[in-house]
Amino acid sequence: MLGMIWAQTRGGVIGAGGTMPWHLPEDLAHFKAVTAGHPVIMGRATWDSLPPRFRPLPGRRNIVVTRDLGWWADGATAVHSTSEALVQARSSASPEAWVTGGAQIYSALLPHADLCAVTDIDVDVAGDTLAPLLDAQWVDVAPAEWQVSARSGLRYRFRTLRRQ
Ligand SMILES: Nc1nc(N)c2c(n1)CN(C(=O)COc1ccccc1N1CCC(C(=O)O)CC1)C2
Repeated sequence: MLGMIWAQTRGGVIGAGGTMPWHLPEDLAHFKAVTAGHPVIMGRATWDSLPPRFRPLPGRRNIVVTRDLGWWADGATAVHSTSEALVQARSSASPEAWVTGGAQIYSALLPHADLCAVTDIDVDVAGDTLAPLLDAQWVDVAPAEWQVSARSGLRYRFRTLRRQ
């Protein structure tokens, strides 16, 4: 099973200048719970966007896609195509793997994805990076209730979508 996980604003923004212009601890806990114990596939820019103390993401095989054949980082498995990333993910013990960004990697792997875990944040933020557009074959597996973050006051909800 290949999943893709991201957090987006009302306008589908997932990033602005290489980071996410909000701080929603409940989403970070959700991200950690969903991906814990599974390989994660991310682009090099997303790797760079992780706070250094969280790199590599603990307890997960960190597969990093980069065109730079010389790129290397402690705790990362460097691969040079999304196809190679899938091969590495499938060679791990876990039956599922999660794509954690960014936009180019989501787009390249969307055709292979079985599940999308989308956090909707009820905020409008200008950003330069958008979430992949899910067409009508993607349907919510269950109703997602809006919640209000105790810490940030932001309204958010956790959605899970499958291809029909
Ligand atoms: N829904 C959804 N989808 C995504 N793809 C991602 C997210 N939310 C959030 N993301 C981030 O990079 C942002 O994270 C962080 C940002 C600032 C401080 C800590 C963190 N994190 C704390 C928990 C760490 C862990 O998981 O151990 C990871 C880093 C990717």
